[in-house]
Amino acid sequence: MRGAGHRSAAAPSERRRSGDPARTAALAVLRAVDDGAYANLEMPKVLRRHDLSGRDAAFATELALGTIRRQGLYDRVIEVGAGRAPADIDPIVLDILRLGVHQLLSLRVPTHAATSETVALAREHSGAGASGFVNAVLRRAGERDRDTWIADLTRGVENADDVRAIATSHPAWVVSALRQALRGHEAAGGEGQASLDDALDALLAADNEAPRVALVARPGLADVDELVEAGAELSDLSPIAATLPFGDPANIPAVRETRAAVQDEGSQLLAIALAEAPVEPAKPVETNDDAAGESTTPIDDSATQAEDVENEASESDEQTAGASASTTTGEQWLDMCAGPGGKAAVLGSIAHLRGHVLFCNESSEHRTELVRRTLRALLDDGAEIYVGTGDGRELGSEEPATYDRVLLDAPCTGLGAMRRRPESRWRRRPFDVAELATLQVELLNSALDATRPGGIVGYATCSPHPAETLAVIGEVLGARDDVVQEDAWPYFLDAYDEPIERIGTLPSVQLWPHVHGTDAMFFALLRKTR
Ligand SMILES: C[S@@+](CC[C@H](N)C(=O)[O-])C[C@H]1O[C@@H](n2cnc3c(N)ncnc32)[C@H](O)[C@@H]1O
Repeated sequence: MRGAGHRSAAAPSERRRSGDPARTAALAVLRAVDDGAYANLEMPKVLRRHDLSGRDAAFATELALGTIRRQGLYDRVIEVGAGRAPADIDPIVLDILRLGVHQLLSLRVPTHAATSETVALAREHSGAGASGFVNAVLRRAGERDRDTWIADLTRGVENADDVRAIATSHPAWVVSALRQALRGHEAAGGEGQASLDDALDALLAADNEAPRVALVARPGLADVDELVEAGAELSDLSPIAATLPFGDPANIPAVRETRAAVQDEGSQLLAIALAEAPVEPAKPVETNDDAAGESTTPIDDSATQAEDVENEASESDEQTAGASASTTTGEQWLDMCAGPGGKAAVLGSIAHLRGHVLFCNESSEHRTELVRRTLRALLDDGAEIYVGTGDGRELGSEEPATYDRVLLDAPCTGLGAMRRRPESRWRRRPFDVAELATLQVELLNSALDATRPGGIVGYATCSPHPAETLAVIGEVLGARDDVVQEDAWPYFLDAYDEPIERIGTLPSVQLWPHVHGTDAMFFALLRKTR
């Protein structure tokens, strides 16, 4: 009879006939991402489908998301090992190889297990021929550790940022954009700060780390103590956050009931900042009886309000109209690009506590539906929130000078959220920046037109790219004489009510993954003067 020792001497391809569940799940995520899915949305679905939890789920997640993050480096290793370009390898076999290389170079999976399990996956999904090929490539890949591969692959590359791009698995244009961003927001080189090169290295490294799971306790619906009792830890950064060291957030009742949710602390901070910045009192406006006065909806109107709100929201998809449901008693807040509703939920919670009204607009029907789902607990609680679908660029002319506070969390490249959206670095193209900047300027002008004199607009992006942040603000301010930019710093306070440090160049705010542990969120505060 053969003992264990004999079995381990056998070729990996002779051991297992099919992939194990965690690796099979990780492969399913990679395949879905190849077909256009977002990894962070696909991952939980795949884990549920494969009935994975605990350590298996954590391993599958690290395998899939870590592989996607470092895919640029792994493809270079695979090219050497296979003797052909990744584009010439069957896509499913390429994904299997990427998973194998990730285990060999970045995880503490023993070489024999990484190889044999990956070969088994190849046999199951692509047949015996592919499994031999995978075995051969992984043997080459496993001959060196990651640092040695990087040294070999970058030998002769002269430009230091090209070396960084290979070593940290970022497209070269992204490395250069992040360098520009750090420089533009004065996030390096100043007194007591790291050099620009060191800051760039820290930022690129942070992009490759799995972000901590931050939860938000939506004000008035949940509080952080409830999350701590469920296993989370208090956040130092956001007064409404707790971080979850392990476990599935979906198992927390407050999360299941949408009273709490997973949300980056940076997103929480900027929604709070918009809610905290003062608006100037509105000047009395002459209205005729047919205008806002007659169609007002008192804030505390009736117990069946939530139902009414939901009905009204679904009936008025095309209008988003503030004017049609305006109120004279509270402020009117607008979230102009609300999908899927994370910041709207924080804003809506605060507005609800203070007796204000929130209007949520989103251009995509599907994402409008996500906003409604995100806001479910608030709507059930009777919050006066209206949700509709429309192009934010039209709101300024459709509803001029209507809102007291407007959040424009603009569509952007997402270059500041690459930890969370691992595939985005491979999907974005340099020309996206200019296209999005044009849209951002149009949306910001519309947001300002929709804001009443004395009211404020918070312009936010989850990209630090200067073209999407400082340049957008500069272009809009340069073309208008009815807007001023105000200092946003006083509204960025941590969980101890202390000013958050190293937040960019006055008067705007720029958060960073390597400094604050948040996405690289940008926020500028603009006031309508007349
Ligand atoms: C950065 S996301 C907003 C994230 C959201 N604030 C949250 O915290 O969940 C930008 C959103 O703007 C939407 N969008 C894109 N173009 C738009 C437009 N012209 N008008 C309104 N929304 C738009 C996108 O569909 C996307 O949902």
